[in-house]
Amino acid sequence: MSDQQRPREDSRRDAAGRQRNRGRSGPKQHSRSAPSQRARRADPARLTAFRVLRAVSRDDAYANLTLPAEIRRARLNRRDASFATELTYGALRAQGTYDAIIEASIDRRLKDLDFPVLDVLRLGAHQLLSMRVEDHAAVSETVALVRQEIGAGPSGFVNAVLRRIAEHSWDEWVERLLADSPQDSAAADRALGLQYAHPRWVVRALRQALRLAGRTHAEDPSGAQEELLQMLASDNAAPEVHLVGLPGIGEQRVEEACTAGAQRSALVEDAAVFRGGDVGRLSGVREGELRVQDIGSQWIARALAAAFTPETVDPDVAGERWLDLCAGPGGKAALLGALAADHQAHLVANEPAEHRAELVRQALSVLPGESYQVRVGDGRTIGATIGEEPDGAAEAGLFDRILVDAPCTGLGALRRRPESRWRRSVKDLGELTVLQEQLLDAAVGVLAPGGLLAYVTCSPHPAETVAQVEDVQRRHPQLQLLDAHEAMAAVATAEGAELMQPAVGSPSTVQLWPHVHGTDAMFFALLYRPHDPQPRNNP
Ligand SMILES: C[S@@+](CC[C@H](N)C(=O)[O-])C[C@H]1O[C@@H](n2cnc3c(N)ncnc32)[C@H](O)[C@@H]1O
Repeated sequence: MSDQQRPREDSRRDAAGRQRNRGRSGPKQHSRSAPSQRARRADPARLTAFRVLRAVSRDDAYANLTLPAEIRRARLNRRDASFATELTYGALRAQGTYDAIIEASIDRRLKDLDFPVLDVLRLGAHQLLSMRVEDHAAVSETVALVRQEIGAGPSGFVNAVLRRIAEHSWDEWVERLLADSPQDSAAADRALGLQYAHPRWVVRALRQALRLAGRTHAEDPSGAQEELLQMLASDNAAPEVHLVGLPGIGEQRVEEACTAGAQRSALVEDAAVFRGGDVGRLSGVREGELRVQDIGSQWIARALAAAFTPETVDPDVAGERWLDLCAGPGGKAALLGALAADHQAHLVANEPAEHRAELVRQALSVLPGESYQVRVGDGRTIGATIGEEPDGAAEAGLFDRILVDAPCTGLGALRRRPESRWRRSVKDLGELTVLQEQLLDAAVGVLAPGGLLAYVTCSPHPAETVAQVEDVQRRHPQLQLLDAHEAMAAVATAEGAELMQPAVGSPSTVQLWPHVHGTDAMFFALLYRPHDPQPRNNP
């Protein structure tokens, strides 16, 4: 990875990435243990990273959920926590490239390694190739970790492999790996995949998505390549933390956050960007009136709530029934629900998984109880059951505004979930696109005449985005595709609306990009169901 992408080493760690002045209580700063014993004790930050990697590969855990718990368990200070975070996230993000490097450094197949040994090698490789940790420290500290956590047996092997890895830089390794791979039609994607640590199918999908969104043009191959490189690099950078003050409840908490170091967002109203570390220290966040939410999600929820239909003469949404079909864990539902409550509309938030429905309930708990309902059920069968449910708001069984924030590959949020790019496969894509199709059909089935349907994914993959929209229009020819850029621009600030200008040749759907909008790569399409034509009276 490039120097710019490397983390700044923390000042209380020496150039070896080893904690300085640990145990400040004594007058001298020397450890009382002998060097050999010291070397056997694992550094707590590295141990924390190792525990997270183990949970990810052994239990399919999510690093972004496991890491904070492990940091608390190890009682790491802020600097050690940031070292552990960079080590964990970096090793997971670049896992595919590190695995290729490790495999080229051993005399057996990667799959023949024990998982704990492989995880520790990934951590060592990241320190050696992408962090400002001196080689000898990266090796000795990683070997100490092996001794403590795995046993003395593999420590010699790990030591030897890490020394081999240390013989070359990241760029040199990539060059060596590419020299050994076939020069076929996939060579360009393979090269980018190794250099930017993305699976090849994801590189291919992003290239195609950028082109379909009108961001790159066949006649400008160097511009297209540059745009793709920026997109790939943005997946390897930590996202900014965006905040929103829930409408009617928490707008004033944005100002409060700004006095605590946040900066008001230039892109959307009642929102802020927070670069001050732990958002949990903001009282508005603790009390649920201020939410952490990507600007892209904010734009989308606000755009659906405020969108005009071609037949709208009165933009008043009072009395409307809204549905969030795939609501868990409730991020967009909270903003939609607050907007609904603020404008006397009603929201049904549907989620099939009970534990995620519980998160939706928590997310909505600051809203007036009569303004929403949380429903546990499969969105695909909502049409068959909703009309029979003993609920006033949904009694007609039809909704005026529906959000289908569909389950997807999540390829637009790779920067948030470091391990996810290596977990997903083209096979998942096949299953997810069928589910997306069924959810869209179910949503169309409960869309009131004159109603609006927002189809959203946190993925730019064309099969999950533009292809789904084309297909649903083919299956339901009465649907009209509205200009989603216009709907988004209407709820953005002037600066945000400027960013929303559709690229030349792009469709009426919106594709957001981290390297352009600073948001996740979310997709947003707005569909409209016209009123049924009045039956003609026979003369
Ligand atoms: C992309 S997430 C939604 C994120 C949510 N809108 C938010 O902003 O927090 C997709 C959700 O769809 C749910 N889901 C999966 N299968 C579903 C189905 N058959 N019907 C409805 N929702 C489903 C998942 O459990 C997941 O919570």
